[in-house]
Amino acid sequence: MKTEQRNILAEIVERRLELVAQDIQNKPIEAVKAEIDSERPKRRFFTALKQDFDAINIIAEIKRRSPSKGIIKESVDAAETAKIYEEGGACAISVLTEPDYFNGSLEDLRSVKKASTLPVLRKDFIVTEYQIYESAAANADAVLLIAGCLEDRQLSEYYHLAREIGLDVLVEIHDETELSRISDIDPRIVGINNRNLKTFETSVSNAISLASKLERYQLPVALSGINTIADVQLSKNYGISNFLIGESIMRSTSPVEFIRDLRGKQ
Ligand SMILES: O=C(O)c1ccccc1NCC(=O)[C@H](O)[C@H](O)COP(=O)(O)O
Repeated sequence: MKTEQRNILAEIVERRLELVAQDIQNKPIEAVKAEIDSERPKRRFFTALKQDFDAINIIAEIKRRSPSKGIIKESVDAAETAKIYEEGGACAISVLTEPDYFNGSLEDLRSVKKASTLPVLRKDFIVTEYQIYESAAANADAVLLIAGCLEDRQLSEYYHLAREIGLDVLVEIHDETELSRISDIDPRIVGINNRNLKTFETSVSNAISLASKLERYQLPVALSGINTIADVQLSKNYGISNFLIGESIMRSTSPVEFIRDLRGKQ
C-alpha cells in the first residue's frame, strides 16, 4: 500500500489553530487589542535590512528545536542569546514563538525586545488575525506571513492589518507559484525559504533563483539551510544581502565570532 507523505506544515497549522482557539478562550481579542501600546518603541525591521549594497545583514534566530532537526539547543535563555547576537552584529533578531514544535513562546519575544536594541521579528505560523494583534501587544516589530499557510484572502488581510498597526511584514515564499500569489500585496520584504516546509528538502540555490524574479524595490531575505560563510558568499554574489539564520548560529560554539565571520567583519 502506498503511504502518504506526512505534511508537517499542515500539521503545525492545524495545531496552531487549536492553540489560538484556547488562547481566545483565555483572553478575547478585545483584551489583546487593549494591551497594544500605541506609544511602544518601534524599531524598523525594514530599515535594518535596507543597508548599503556591500552589507551582509544577518537576522539571527532563536530556535531551540525544529521538526526537521529535533533538539538544537533546548536550554537557551532567549534574552542572553539576543545580547550575544547583537554583539556579533546581527541586524535583527528572529524569535520562534511556536510552542509545540519549536519550544518557543511570546515570553521569549518580550524578553528579547527588552534585552536588545534590535528590531524583533515574531517567527510563527500566523493563521489568524488574533496572532497579529497578539504580536503587537507583545512588542514585536515585525511578523512573518508564510504564503504556504494562508489563502490569498488571508494573506492580503493579515498583511494590511499588520501594516496598519505598525508592524513590518516578512512575506515568505518557496516557489514561483507562491511568488505569483503575493503579487497583489506587493510586499517590500520577501523571504525566500530554501527549505520546502512540506518535505524538508533544502537547497541554498532556491533563494538565489527566486530572488532574481523579484521587483527591484523588493528586498529578498534568504531563509533556511545557510550554514557556512560560503553559503552566504554564494548568495551575496547573486545580489542577496539579507539572511535569516537559525540552526547554524544556535549550534555555533562562538556565536559572536560566527556572526561576524558570516558578515565578513572582524
Ligand atoms: O526548521 C524546520 O524544521 C521547519 C519545519 C517546518 C516549518 C518551519 C521550519 N522552520 C522555520 C524556519 O523558517 C527556520 O527556522 C528559519 O528559516 C531558519 O532556518 P535554519 O537556519 O535552517 O535553522
